[in-house]
Amino acid sequence: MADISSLGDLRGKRVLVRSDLNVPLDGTTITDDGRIRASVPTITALSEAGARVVVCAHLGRPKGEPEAKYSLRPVSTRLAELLGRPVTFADDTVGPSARAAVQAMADGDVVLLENLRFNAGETAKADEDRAAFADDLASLADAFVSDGFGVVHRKQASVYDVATRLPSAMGGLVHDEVEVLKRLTENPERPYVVVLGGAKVADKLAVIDNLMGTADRLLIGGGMLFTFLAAQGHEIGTSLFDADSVEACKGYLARAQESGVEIVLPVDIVVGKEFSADTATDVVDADAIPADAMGLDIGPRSAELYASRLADARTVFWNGPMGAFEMEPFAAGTEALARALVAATEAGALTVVGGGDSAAAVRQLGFRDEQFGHISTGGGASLEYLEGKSLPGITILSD
Ligand SMILES: Nc1ncnc2c1ncn2[C@@H]1O[C@H](COP(=O)(O)OP(=O)(O)OP(=O)(O)O)[C@@H](O)[C@H]1O
Ligand SMILES: O=C(O)[C@H](O)COP(=O)(O)O
Repeated sequence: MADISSLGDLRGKRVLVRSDLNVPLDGTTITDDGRIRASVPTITALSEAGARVVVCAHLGRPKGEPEAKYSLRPVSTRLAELLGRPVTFADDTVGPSARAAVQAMADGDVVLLENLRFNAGETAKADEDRAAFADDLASLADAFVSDGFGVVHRKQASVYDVATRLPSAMGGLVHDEVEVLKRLTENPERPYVVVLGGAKVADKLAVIDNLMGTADRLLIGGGMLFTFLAAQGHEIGTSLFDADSVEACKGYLARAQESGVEIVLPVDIVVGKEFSADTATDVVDADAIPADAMGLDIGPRSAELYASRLADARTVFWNGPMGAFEMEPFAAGTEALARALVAATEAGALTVVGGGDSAAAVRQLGFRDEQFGHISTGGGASLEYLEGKSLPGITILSD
């Protein structure tokens, strides 16, 4: 697949780079800058080659119009610090501010555009509804570099459509991520264990179907576990839950039994009255969640069970925290899981942690990147890659 060198001499060329700068924020404070760090090498390489680097990215899931809490401005400040050079922040994505900023660029300069998702055209489902925004974005540049691995599974204007409008290349981050994930899809050493958690419940439940064809064991935690408990007929109180996926979960449980894939669910749950660090907590059996309680972490017996199911693994992929780890009372399950993964790595297994929040979780809990085989910047993207799905942001580069 074409890398940056395929774009020829970049001096004076305006290059639009799609990065994934979707970092966790506490107000305007970045709580984990891993994705920004991962984006630095490609931006630096382009800038050093004399390109005028126009970086575009999203933050969170705003609904097609500006929302102050999703502004990329704090990211711009951190990006400049990490690059060691100024970054001009445009207050809009393709409007007057963006145009003026790009117009004023000298060779090697870096501009960051405001959140792509402040424009409805970025995420519109129908191709024709993304076209005008894609045209506007493409008009800011002479070439396009796709470097946001975390979004390559999205058929969105900045990921997919711009590549049909400009000479395009794959950035080093996307290339490197794919090389690691290939090792998980091409004949992984067994047992191959996939651990799933997190909050994007509907997105992630959908991947289980395909993972059952490749993984030997699936350990389920985080927000998605409650849809499984509901499928087993248990009370789940006010826990996160995807009603539309209950039937699918029943099907997964039945299929797992037939096919010999092990689906491991928690045996105990840490519950709170509400989604808050100060709420009163309790540990209850997984089939005895009170109707007025919310499940916010896997319990200590479950953490032990999951560690035991990871002990003999030769390949592990983990996406999604086991609980609401940002709040101290609900971090123990994720911490125990991370410890089990470190042990598996030390025992020689290939371990990959995927996802913005999962990576943030392990770092926030004091683990170092080197303690795992690989920390991927993509959550949903890496899962869809493992499922064997074709990823729009990658296939469009080879067309
Ligand atoms: N039981 C739970 N109830 C509510 N939220 C939960 C629960 N368990 C985990 N979470 C939340 O899940 C979030 C992370 O989920 P997400 O699916 O976004 O992970 P990710 O795949 O690592 O990230 P990304 O999709 O950004 O790459 C965390 O903010 C955490 O608080
Ligand atoms: O956080 C992620 O996984 C990526 O940045 C993609 O975000 P999305 O799931 O909102 O498209």
